[in-house]
Amino acid sequence: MSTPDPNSPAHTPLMRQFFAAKAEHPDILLFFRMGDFYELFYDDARKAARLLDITLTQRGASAGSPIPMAGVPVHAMEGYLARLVALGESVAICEQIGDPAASKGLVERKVVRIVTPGTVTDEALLQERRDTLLLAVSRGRHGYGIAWADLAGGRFLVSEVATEDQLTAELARLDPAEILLPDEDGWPTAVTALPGLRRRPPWGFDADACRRQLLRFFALHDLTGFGLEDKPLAIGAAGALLAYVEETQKQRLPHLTAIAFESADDGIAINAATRRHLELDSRTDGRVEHTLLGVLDASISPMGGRLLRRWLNRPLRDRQVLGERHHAVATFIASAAGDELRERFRGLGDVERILSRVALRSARPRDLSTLRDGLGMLPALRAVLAPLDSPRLQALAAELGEHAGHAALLASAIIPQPPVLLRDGGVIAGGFDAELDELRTLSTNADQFLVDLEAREKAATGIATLKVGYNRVHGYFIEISKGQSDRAPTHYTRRQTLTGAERYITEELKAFEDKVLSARERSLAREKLLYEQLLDALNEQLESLKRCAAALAELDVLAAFAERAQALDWSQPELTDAPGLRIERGRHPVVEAVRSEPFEPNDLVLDDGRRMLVITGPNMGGKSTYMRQNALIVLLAHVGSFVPAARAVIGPIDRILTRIGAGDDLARGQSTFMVEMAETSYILHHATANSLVLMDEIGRGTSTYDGLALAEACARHLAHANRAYTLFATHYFELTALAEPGSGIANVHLDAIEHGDKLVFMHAVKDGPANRSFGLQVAALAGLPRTVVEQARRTLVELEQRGAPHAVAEMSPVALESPQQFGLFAPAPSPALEALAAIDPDELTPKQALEALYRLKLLR
Ligand SMILES: Nc1ncnc2c1ncn2[C@@H]1O[C@H](COP(=O)(O)OP(=O)(O)OP(=O)(O)O)[C@@H](O)[C@H]1O
Repeated sequence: MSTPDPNSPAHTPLMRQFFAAKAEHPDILLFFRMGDFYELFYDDARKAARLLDITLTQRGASAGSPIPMAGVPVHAMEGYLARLVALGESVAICEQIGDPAASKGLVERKVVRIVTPGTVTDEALLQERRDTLLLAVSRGRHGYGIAWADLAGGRFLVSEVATEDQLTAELARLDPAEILLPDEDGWPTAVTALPGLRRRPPWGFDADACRRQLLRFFALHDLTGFGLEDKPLAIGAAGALLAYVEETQKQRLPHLTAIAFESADDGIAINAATRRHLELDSRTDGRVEHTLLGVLDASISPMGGRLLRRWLNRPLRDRQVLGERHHAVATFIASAAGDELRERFRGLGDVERILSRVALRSARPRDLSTLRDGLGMLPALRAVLAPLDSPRLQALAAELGEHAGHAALLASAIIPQPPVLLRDGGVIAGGFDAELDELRTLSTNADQFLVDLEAREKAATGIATLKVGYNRVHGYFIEISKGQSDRAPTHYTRRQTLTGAERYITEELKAFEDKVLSARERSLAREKLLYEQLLDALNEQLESLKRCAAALAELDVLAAFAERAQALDWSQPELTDAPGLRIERGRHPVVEAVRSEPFEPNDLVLDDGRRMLVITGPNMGGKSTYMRQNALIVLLAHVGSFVPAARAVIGPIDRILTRIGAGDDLARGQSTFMVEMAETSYILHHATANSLVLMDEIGRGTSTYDGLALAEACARHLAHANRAYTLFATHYFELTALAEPGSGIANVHLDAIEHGDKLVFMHAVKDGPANRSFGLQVAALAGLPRTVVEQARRTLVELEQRGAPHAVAEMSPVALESPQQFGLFAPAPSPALEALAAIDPDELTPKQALEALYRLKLLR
């Protein structure tokens, strides 16, 4: 059943109205308000029924065919929106604009806002401890422009990168909820496969038009203030992003006050694969527990949590900034001020996002009471910080600012615990506004006023039967029986004559009536006005309030670092200009946290004369753990955190690059070996003498000899061409021969000892190569059937007797130096190889080639 022709005049007026709204938003779901429901029709209804598991029904017929329909109740809309947005869907909300009771015929309807995954700002639609980002990418001859905005946090940033790899690295780092791309061909699948992708007209990314757009939005004459004048790609991305935000939000966005340019060179480069391998904030299987973030994030406020995640994903290279962070953490530890701040932060709330809602004028009463409590905390926070001898902490104390005026304003304006919604009033405190107080008094004290008035008038006129009453049509009146009516004072004006009585009104009563009848509505309207004025007052100082929120978040993170350092026995790293890495008694932060037994600490020394460690040892020995712990220690130091080591002295590092198996990209249609080689190739092309490289068992994805040959060649390239600091774990013992004096390569190994049937892993990294592999013992430990292990043992003995593959000791260093000597690794001539040598591929048809392949397999 397809959607009928929307232009058909045969549609009902309601459906014509629906089609008109739908025509403006053809690609997204339309929530069409009908009384207490948002209804979806036709394809939207089918899609929503599937995504939300709601019933698909029919609503009569239009243009001769039934209308598929699904609906969600208005009061439950947020939950449904949250689910749709999490699935990457956008929704246009079409509201009833006119008053259904007052309008004749069809109520007017209009799309009032568009909810998209990357632009949501409602608390209910956001994740507390992670940014929700909208991102746009522009493309030019010299690279890409990237712009991203966090509307809920009021941040807007741009950068430019030269290559596709850098682009994918940035996308992996920022992990946006929604991505805007020019609707053109030629985008790599690494980009087009991402969720939340939205194609936009290519002209929307035009640098000149976008520049004008930015100037208009920020009311500027040029973009030099933002450092963007010579960055057309960044301008194109930022302009396209802004146009989309304006189009969907349909309101002013005063909280986007500036664009910050983020230079890729300021951070330690971490490509997408490395980010995955190191499991910084999510694991390869998508779970978030047992990640570095899981161990590190002890921040209290949601904004602290978000900042910490941002920092962790972008380790910096600026040693001045990092040194100040380390010093601040050390100061917190030494003074216990960190703990005191953390205690106070428990009542802090999400000031950053509240301020965005203040700017967007969607802040709710409880946002304002939370903000009030947060601002009220500032003097105490500053007092805690005042005596501390740390440049960063002093700078943050200054950034917090005073905000005494706003704190006092909110304290006097908002009741201690306001209701969730402003709608029913009761938010503004008594004593804040005389007019509101009077209105409230009027509506609550109306009865008493009437009793008092009646008594007064009785006394004044001496008419005992006089009474004050109210009637819907005529309003308030003073009633006097017919017999007494000639005694009515002259200032009584007759309002109504009944059979036995006369009804009057006085000026006082009329004034009272005017006030009372509308007192409730007017008191509500007054509250709304006062509330708007409060928002105005806060918005006047939005910039400094935002700086205050940012300072609170950073204090929270630094105090969290101090807490972690103390709780986990981490130490302050030293970042130096002298090249090299020296880590004493380093530990893996996540493995240590997960293990119940003690973790064995290990040292690492890399310097100019010792650039590569070839790491050998049994499976399960701890090779991967050792390599990763060193990368994580380096990374933590560049985030500003202390590190899990007794001492860490770290020279300049520009990149961390890893090639670690598992979690391969089968989903993207690449074989394990292809992925391994692609990642290795990236590393060989990008590693510099300041890069830290982890290579875990390179070559294991292919046949032994190919693998060994490749591993050897890669190791040699890394050591001699890249000259990177490299940790190279391998099961190819042949590679231990690389560690010749003067080669810059050293051997280290991990060990295990056999205790009867048991294997005990020592986990200690020692100098020199390992002497055996324990592969079969580990397999037996893993529960491989005994018969299989026995068979393997027999085969092993056979292989060892045949002498293949050659033992390391047999390889001369000369042989290793010259690639053409690689035949040394070759096995004894085999019938298959001989047959292969006899084949001339150019002479074969595809069918013959296939047959030859089958024959070769038989000869193997
Ligand atoms: N230094 C250590 N102290 C204590 N336990 C450790 C240590 N290093 C590793 N382990 C434990 O040993 C397990 C295996 O470590 P890891 O995966 O690093 O071994 P591996 O040598 O890389 O193994 P494979 O060659 O099979 O990949 C870890 O999960 C951890 O529990």
